[in-house]
Formats: sequence, structure tokens, C-alpha cells
Amino acid sequence: MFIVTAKEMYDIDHCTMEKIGFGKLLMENAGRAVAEKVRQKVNAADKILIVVGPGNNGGDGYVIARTLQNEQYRVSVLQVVPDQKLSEQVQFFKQLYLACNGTCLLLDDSAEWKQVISEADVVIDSLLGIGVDGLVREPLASVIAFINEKGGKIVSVDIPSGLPADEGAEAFTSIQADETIVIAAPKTSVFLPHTANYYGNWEVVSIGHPQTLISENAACFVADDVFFRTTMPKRDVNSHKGDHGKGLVIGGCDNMPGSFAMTVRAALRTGAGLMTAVSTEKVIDRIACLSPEAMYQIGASEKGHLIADDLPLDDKDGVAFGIGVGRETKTAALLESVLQETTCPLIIDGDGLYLLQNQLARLKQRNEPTILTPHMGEMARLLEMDISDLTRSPFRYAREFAEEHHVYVVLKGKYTIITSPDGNQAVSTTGNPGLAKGGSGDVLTGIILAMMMQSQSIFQSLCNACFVHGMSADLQVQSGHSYHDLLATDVIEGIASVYRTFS
Ligand SMILES: NC(=O)C1=CN([C@@H]2O[C@H](COP(=O)(O)OP(=O)(O)OC[C@H]3O[C@@H](n4cnc5c(N)ncnc54)[C@H](O)[C@@H]3O)[C@@H](O)[C@H]2O)[C@H](O)CC1
Ligand SMILES: [K+]
Repeated sequence: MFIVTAKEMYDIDHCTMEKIGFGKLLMENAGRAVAEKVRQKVNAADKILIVVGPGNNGGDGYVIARTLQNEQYRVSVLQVVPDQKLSEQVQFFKQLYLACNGTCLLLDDSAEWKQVISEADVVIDSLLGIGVDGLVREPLASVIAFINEKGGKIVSVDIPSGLPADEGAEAFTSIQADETIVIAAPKTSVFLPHTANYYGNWEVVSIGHPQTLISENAACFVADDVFFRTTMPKRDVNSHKGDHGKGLVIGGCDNMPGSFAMTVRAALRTGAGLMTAVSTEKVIDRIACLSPEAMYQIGASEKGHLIADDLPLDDKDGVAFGIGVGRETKTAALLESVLQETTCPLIIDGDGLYLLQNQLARLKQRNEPTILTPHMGEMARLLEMDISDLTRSPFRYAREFAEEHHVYVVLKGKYTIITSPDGNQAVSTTGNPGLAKGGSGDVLTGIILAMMMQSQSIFQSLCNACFVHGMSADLQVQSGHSYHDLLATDVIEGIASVYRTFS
């Protein structure tokens, strides 16, 4: 599935209509595809009100109205702007609807518009689509407010009216949809923390755009099960442990042994060939028994925290630094040497990102891939910006940071955004609120470490690691756990189910 900005969608629409020649057929296809989904969500006796706005989203609404009316549903239309504001294409579909004995109430004709909204069992929101610019103006703003307050079940067409399609908007007035039928491809705002919820349950309908046109124009995609199935690591029956990577995890400190242990175990469960773990003597004494399959090495330490040391870095296929490592200045010196001496892909996570703050310039000096795995708070700190600004435009800031520092960024959240140094982006949508707990990130780092050592491109391995991490949590919740009780260690044990499901 591809993710588009408004501009990308317009380019795809325009090319499909003009160059390929769909013309008005595209809107007919859109309306009929949405009507098909609406049919599955309403009862035969429901009073269905289609609220039509000034643009092509409204045009979709007239096609939906005509389609449902032709199938004997109880349909009426509320048009919120005068006819002269409708485009020629929308006028065409309005005339088709009226010619099929459709009824239409104009907003400025009567004060009964509030009554028709109040009486509707279902409101089909065709007020505004991806063409909204800025805050919604009157009279649409009042209509949106009233629908939110009084409308029955609200089904939005393409996008909840008033919601921006793209990232970056500070303020907006939007329909709060129960369902959204997204046309052709989800827009960026489906995946933003402050706009996602306005969509309610969302699903995508195809309306005839050539898939190649969408893939050529969309800058981002969802790393879903289809992607995982085609790119997941394979196991050669004649392989041996050396074929699946020699990994090294450097982390932990005397008062934080657990996160480090989970990273090690997650990497083993994900298929790492050989794992070595470096931490303080106390940490290793306490956690070595949890993953006897790994090898352990005591690192130089002071007051329970790792310090600069000569570590076995040069023969590894992947290194993860920072999990539970603490924020001591002397540990920053260890990070400095790891950045300089590691000759394989390096993941920096957790406290390692805190220690990286004053060493960002070293990132570009590395010749091997560097992967950062911040959550929004850690990313905001790295960018030295307010987290609310970051969450409004996470795709942009992740891409700018990745390109500037030539790193991969896994920006963790409900929807995790994966960015490559050249600006390629993907979103992982698996996972559930059960992951919103300590340790989830440590497990993800272990999964990433193992994935990236198993013969894939780094970008693919990051997409697949996020997929496995979230899918494990989803399968665990489906098979008996709940959002409340799910632990990070359960996610580690659930990795087996993901591999079995897709192998
Ligand atoms: N291009 C096609 O043929 C297809 C498009 N699809 C649907 O059309 C919309 C996009 O249509 P567009 O006309 O560009 O935008 P809108 O429907 O959102 O209407 C824009 C229209 O609304 C007014 N407006 C804009 N901003 C505001 C505001 N802040 N307050 C009040 N009014 C505002 C202004 O008049 C604009 O011109 C897309 O989402 C699809 O639903 C079909 O699905 C496929 C074919
Ligand atoms: K809409």
C-alpha cells in the first residue's frame, strides 16, 4: 500500500483523467466504490444523508447518492453551497442524480438543514476532500460542527472534511468520522499522531488508477505483510551459525540490566547466528542465565557504568549500542570509540541517543550504515525542537535529519516511520497499545540487529523488523494476552508465531 501527499494524489488523478483518458469516469468509479463500502455499513431502513460540498469530493457524494438511491436506500442530499459554486463535473453528476428522481436540499434555502442532519441515521461526509486549504470557512465550519454534534454514524469520503491531507498543519476544524473510505491511497494525515484519530476506522478503495502510476508518484509506502512475505530472511538448509550474523550488543549498567538482556534475547529469537553481549560485571552476573546462547564479555566500567574500552568490534556483522547504558559522560567516550572503530552496521538506541547528542558530527564520518531508533521524545531532543512541532511533521523532520547526517532513522510511534539516508520512507502499521510499555524499544533493537545481519538491504531489514515487532504483539493479543498484560518479553516469545505465520 502506498501513502500519498495531496499533491501526489492530484498528479495521479490528473494523469489518470487527462493523459490516460478516464475523464469523468474516475469520479463515477470513486462514488460507486465508496457506495459499495457504505452499503456494508448501513441498514436498509436507515435514513442516509449525503452532505455535499463545493469541490470534487462533493461530486463523489452525488455519485454515491445516485448509486444508493438506485438500490432503494432512503437517500437525500444536503448541498451546502449554491449551484454556481459547483464545478462543471460536479454539476454533471448532480444532474444525473436529479434525473434519477433524487432530492436535494440547499443549505441557504431553508433553516431545516439542522433538522435533516439530526434526523439522519447515517451522514455521508462529502463536504471537503484533499482540496481543503487552511481553516474551514463558513458555512462549512458550522455544518461540520453540527454534524459532529448531531450526526448519526458518520462516514467520510476520502478524508474527514476539514482535515489536512498533509503534515504540518497547526490548527484545523474536522469531521470526527466513525469510518473513512479512503480513495486510491491513504494520505499522510492517516499516520500522524494528532490527525489519525479523526479518520475513525479507515479502509482504501481502488477506483481504477493504474497501480504503476500510484507507485511512481508516491514517495512512501506501508511495510505490510505483502512486503514482509517477499523480503523476509530465508534459511538455507545447509547454512551454519556464521551465515546469520555475528552480533554485538553493548549496553546495560548496574542499575539497568533488564533492557540490555531483552535486546540480546530478541536478537537470538529473530535468528542472529552468534550474539556477544558486553556490559558491566554486575549486569552480566545477573542476566547471563537469561540467554545462555549468547557469549558475554565484561566491559571496563566505573561506578557501575561502561567506560571507554577496547572491544571486539572488528569481526562483527552488526552492533547495537546504548540500551540501558546510562548517561554518564565517561560512557559517551565509549560511544565515540564505537562510532570510530565499528566497521559494520551500527544501531544506536536508548541512552546511546542521549550520549550521541554532542557527537552528531561523527555520524557522517562513518562509512558503514548507522541506524538511530528514537521515539518522538528522543528525536525532538536530537533535533533540539519542541516535540509538538515534531509530531506535526514527523515525515519531514525524520527525512531532513536522515539526509543531513546520512543515517537511517526508525522514528517509533503508533505508526513507526522508517527513513533511509537518501530520503526513502516507509511506515509500519503493525502493533497495538500493549507495546506502550518499558522494554518494547529494547526488543525492537534486538530484532533490528538480527534482521539487518540476515542478508537484506538495511532499509528492508528495518521495515521487516518493525513489522515483526508489531505483528508479534498483535498475534500475542489475538492468542490470549491483552493490551494491559502484554510484556516486552511476551513480544520476544511471540516472534516465533510471526515466522511460523509467514514461513
Ligand atoms: N480529481 C478528480 O477528478 C477526482 C477527485 N476525487 C475527489 O475529489 C477530491 C478533491 O477534489 P477538489 O475539488 O480538489 O477538493 P475538495 O473536494 O476538497 O474541494 C475543494 C474546494 O473546497 C473549497 N474549500 C477549500 N478550502 C476550504 C476551506 N478552508 N473552507 C471552506 N471551503 C474550502 C474550495 O471551493 C475548494 O475549491 C478528493 O478528495 C476526492 O474525494 C475523486 O475521488 C476521484 C476523482
Ligand atoms: K470528506
